[in-house]
Amino acid sequence: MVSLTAWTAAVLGVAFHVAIQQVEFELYMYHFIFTSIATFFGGIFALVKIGGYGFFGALFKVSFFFTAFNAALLTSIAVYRLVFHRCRDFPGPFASKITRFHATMLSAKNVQYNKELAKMHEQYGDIVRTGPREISILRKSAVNIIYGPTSECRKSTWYGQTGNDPKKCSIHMTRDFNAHRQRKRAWDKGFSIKSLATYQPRIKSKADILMSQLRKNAGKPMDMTAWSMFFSFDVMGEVGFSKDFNNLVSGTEHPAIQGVHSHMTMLGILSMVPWLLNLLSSIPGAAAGYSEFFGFCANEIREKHKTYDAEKTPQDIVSWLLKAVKEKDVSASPSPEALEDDSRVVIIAGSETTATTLAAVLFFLAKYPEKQKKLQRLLDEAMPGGYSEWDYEKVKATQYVDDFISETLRLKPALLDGGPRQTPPQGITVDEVHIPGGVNVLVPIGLIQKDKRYWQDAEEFIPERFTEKRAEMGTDNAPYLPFSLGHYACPGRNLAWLSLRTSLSSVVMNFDVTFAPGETGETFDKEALDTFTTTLPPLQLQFTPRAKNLSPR
Ligand code: HEM
Repeated sequence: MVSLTAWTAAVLGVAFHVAIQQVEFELYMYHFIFTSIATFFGGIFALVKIGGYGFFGALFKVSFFFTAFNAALLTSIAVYRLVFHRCRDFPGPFASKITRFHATMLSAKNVQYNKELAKMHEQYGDIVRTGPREISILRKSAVNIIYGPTSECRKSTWYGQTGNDPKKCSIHMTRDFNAHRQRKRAWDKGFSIKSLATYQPRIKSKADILMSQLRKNAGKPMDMTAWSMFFSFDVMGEVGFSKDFNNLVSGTEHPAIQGVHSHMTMLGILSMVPWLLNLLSSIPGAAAGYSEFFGFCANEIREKHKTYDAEKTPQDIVSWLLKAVKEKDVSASPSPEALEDDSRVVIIAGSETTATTLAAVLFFLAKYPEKQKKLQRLLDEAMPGGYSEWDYEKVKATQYVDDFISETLRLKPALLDGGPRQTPPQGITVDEVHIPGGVNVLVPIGLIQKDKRYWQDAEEFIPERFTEKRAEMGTDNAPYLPFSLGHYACPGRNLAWLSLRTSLSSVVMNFDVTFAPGETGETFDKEALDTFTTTLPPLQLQFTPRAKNLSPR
């Protein structure tokens, strides 16, 4: 009797696996687990009420059935992934071929999955199977095929992590190609040349507050990882919501943002298995750490609804998104939930990335004093009257400012791995290798941008490679995608450039930047955490005012 039950359960387990093979099961994991629990207890209830079993007898029988079912299901999955799967011929760690939890485990070690990825590429080559249907490709030729403007690859299952309903998620998590294209138009208005022109003086005034704080603390060590964050969050509060987060003035993090930061590590680890994050966030209370941030954004949207004036040109990104909603434009966020999620993306995507890049820029200033001097000289030449003559157009025309930022984004991209894409049904071919359809592929940004095969003196900080030495160092042919590329490329990149040019030029026109006593920059350089966006260790720097450039007090 027992063996009949076991065999029935096992056959059902295997049959279930065969039945779901053509389905993107991640999307239904929540339903599957919920149905399993309901069936488990329903089974006990039925055996007691109808089958005449005692409670413990029924519990034993149902548990036995479930164990056999799940053991067969998992064995069938493992065998299939190892022996029959379309990715079976790609090399990679054994455990990765069976389960994506292996990536979670690697990430959980030190939260430096980027380093684990580097080790895997060293061991297995350019094309590595990093999950049952995940493949990481370290080849320049893959960049355009996966991310280029004509790529047929689409957002992968990774983007299902905040929910399955495309009408309720942000643009970043929108996987449907056409829906994404439509929504992008509302975003692009918030980043148009006209909009950027209205943001420029407001960003400068945030840079001025930062300058006053640096001047106030001149000669004392300052944690510039934190201050870069304060600056970037204040900028995004201003241009994202027309709201003052007041981080720069208070010198502390806005409480709504604290919650987000304290959960970044967990997010980085769990997002290796996207359905897991989706599942956990569905549990009431599990996202409590974010409640302040979610509440803040929801509240801001409510306020914006109340004060909306159809006659006025929007003054911030969220107002542009709201305008599309009010005008029932096809580009509008498709539901109130989607608009709220979009507003959260404005803050997270806009602030974390710019902050880590600014901190990295400051690190390179301190590490390479001769490059800092060159930057100061060129800016002094462009604006001989000093900081009081600061002019964005002149900063923009000082090419070395851009080169310095570009080189920083090469060596320390804000997204170390970048976003995975799903191959089209017919698959893709990278050089001689065919990668089947429905596979999640990725070119790790941090690794390809330091790959010696494409970059001369790949580990060296040489801003000149972007202009003076461009031809000599072969920069045109090297893979470079800190903002990603193509259809899903960062829509905020011009805003990021605006913030970075403004802050970098302001700092070097006013101060000489050095490491604080005891700071070598080693930890900052080596111990960044890979939490999708990067989480940086503290960086203690010291700022010495330059004689001729006085910042506002
Ligand atoms: C140095 C600064 C920045 C860097 C390095 C950066 C990088 C990136 C990258 C690599 C992506 C693609 C992510 C993916 O494939 O999943 C992305 C997407 C995005 N970024 Fe940025 N970003 C920066 C600043 C900004 C700013 C200031 C904003 C303004 C709100 C912004 C808004 C977004 C949005 C909304 C997306 C999602 C786009 C989509 O899925 O269509 N980013 N960014």
